[in-house]
Amino acid sequence: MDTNSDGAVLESRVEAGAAAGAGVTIKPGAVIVKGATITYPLSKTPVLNGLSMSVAEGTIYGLLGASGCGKTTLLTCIVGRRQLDSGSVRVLGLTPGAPGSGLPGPTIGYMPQELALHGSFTVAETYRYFGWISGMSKTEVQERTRELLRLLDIPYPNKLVGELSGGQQRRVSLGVALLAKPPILILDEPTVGVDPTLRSSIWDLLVNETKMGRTTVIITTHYIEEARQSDRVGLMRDGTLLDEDSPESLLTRYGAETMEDVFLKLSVRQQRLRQRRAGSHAIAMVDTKPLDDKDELPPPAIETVKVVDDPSLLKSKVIRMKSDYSSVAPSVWKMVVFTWRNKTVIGVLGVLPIIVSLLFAFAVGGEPRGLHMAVVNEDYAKCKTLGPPDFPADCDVRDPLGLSCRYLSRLDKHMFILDYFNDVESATAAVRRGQAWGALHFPANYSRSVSVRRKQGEKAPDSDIDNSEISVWMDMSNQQVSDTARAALGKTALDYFRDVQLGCKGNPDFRALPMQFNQPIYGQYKLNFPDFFAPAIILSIVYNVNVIYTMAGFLDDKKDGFMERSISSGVNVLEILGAHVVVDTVMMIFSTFTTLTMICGFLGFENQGSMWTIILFCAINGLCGMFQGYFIASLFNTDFEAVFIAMGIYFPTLLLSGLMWPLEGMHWLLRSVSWLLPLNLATTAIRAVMNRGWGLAMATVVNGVISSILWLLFFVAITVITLRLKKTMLK
Ligand SMILES: Nc1ncnc2c1ncn2[C@@H]1O[C@H](COP(=O)(O)OP(=O)(O)OP(=O)(O)O)[C@@H](O)[C@H]1O
Repeated sequence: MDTNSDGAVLESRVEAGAAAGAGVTIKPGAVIVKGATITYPLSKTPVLNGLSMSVAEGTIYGLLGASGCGKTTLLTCIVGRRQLDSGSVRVLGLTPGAPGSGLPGPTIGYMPQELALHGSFTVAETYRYFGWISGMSKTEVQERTRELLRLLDIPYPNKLVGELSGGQQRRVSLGVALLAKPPILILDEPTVGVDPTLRSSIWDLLVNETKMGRTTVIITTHYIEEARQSDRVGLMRDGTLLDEDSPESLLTRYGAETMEDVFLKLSVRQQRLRQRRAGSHAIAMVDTKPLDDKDELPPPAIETVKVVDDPSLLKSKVIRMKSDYSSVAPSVWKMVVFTWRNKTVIGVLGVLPIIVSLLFAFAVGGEPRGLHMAVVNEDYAKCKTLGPPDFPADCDVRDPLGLSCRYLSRLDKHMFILDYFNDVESATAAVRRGQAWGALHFPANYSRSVSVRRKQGEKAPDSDIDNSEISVWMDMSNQQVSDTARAALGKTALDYFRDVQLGCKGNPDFRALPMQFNQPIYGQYKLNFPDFFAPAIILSIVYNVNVIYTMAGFLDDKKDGFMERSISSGVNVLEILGAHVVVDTVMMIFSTFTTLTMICGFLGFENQGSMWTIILFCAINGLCGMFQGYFIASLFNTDFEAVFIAMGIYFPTLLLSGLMWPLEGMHWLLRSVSWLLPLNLATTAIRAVMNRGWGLAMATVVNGVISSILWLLFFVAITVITLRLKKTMLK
């Protein structure tokens, strides 16, 4: 007996009617729901509140109710996509989801409310895919497709679903439900948005399907009157079934002319009963047409059909998947078709690494060029026109002239543009106005003072020591530019001094800087930011391109309930994930190959290590990126949420993984935790491979491999756990 009071009244009436009635036909229930209760998380009231219903085999059951009363929720429980909090559902005698129930799977043909088709499949491909995952052979699918196209009046088997009209798309969707000739059809508003002629032909089709007693249909509809063609109608409100009976009997018992009236009367009665129980005198929301009979029950149903929960009487059989049947092959085929149809995406995937590599090579890390320097040369006025004069034959007899000019001529012509000024004030003013990055001043008698300093060393008078210095005022507002310029000016000073020593036959190794920098152990002294950055760029491209690609692909598969429908048709969510991994791995290899060819081949960035070690890092981190994408897509349903989360992960990873700036320059607190990030140890390791030529014998490289593998395992685990927990990623 139903525990819900509204429902209890109804059940007792059915039993009474059945007991009283002679000539009652006993029919086995194909779908039996008892006391179904379900409350969504965060919701205070149950969506299904002890609902019971029974659907006789070989009949059409019209489930009617206002929007939001819980019809779809009930249907998802019947198809095995959602579990009840309490109560039971039995389909052909078995609980959905139980082993051997064929649910989710081919026992039920389910047409969800949303389209749940993929726009980049043709109609024929759509049927091929759903037929294949239902275990149909290719020939069976072809024959059935021909039949359905005729029945549903779909003239374009080779047109993309996305290019069909709304009504045509809904017919294709109905065809998917009918495809494998399931014993049970569950159709959630199949006639919505369909014109009256077509609506009537859909009903004709359903009546025909059930006529032979081989198919049972549960259908929801907003067009209450069309449900008169059902064998039995269930009227639902606020998660309970108000009444269920044949349409004729309902109309007679409630003295109504239309099904709408019946529904209205039942709604008013339910509302009043509740108010009476709560002692409230508030006006009922639906109380537009008061009942004449003071809420008395209508006469009991004269049952001509009694639905019994006895599976042994059923003619229909559960359709079970063969135990060795796997949906990986159709899922992979589907992914290949999706990917192939999305040629723009393939193009972007191929071109993106090339564009990023080229931009990186030509836009990042190059030496700044064309830096204006304001020069005041009081030492040698002819410098600008004549260039530096030759050294005298003997510097002990005659001092060399125009040493300032010798210094200026050694400055890198690409890096510096020299603008001459008459005095220091106007030169520094040019720096202040942003017209030059620095000002250089050579005092009068500069060359002579340099000679005095050379010859007399520490005995040189203070005035000559002061006069032998080049004064520099820099704009240090841009660290990269200013530091590079400063380093270039300093290095030129050292080289120039050596040049003066040579010209005057002095000791060229007499240096201003008492320090000897030997041949570097790794790398080169020439400032080379791109070589520092290149390994990080490779990992970053391989990782992030795959995050975005797989995330978008998985979300696309989930779009409009397509993945949900695949799962309802019997595909395991892990088989879907497996198919994505297979196809996306090919794309990952493609993008990795392009990236490495560009950076290490075409653009010729330094690689001292083994290419195989680099490929190993790219493969593990590419897979890691792929699974991060699947994880985000399995958590969220909309592109909007997923893109924001992906961005939220991308920026901290970029800043904290040592991709852009050495970890040694990071705040100690961040540095102590940043090694936990996915790309951190991997970046350090691949940098050691490329810039130092280290291999797997070195701890830094091994740590990078271990960290990448652990991150990969972590993302695989949380993706699988999320998919299993969410199971079907219901909305
Ligand atoms: N995933 C969910 N989480 C929380 N509440 C939900 C969820 N899905 C549905 N609901 C709520 O449960 C109630 C019943 O929804 P359901 O989709 O079953 O109604 P319905 O009768 O099919 O409506 P319609 O005819 O408009 O499709 C609604 O109030 C809805 O907001």
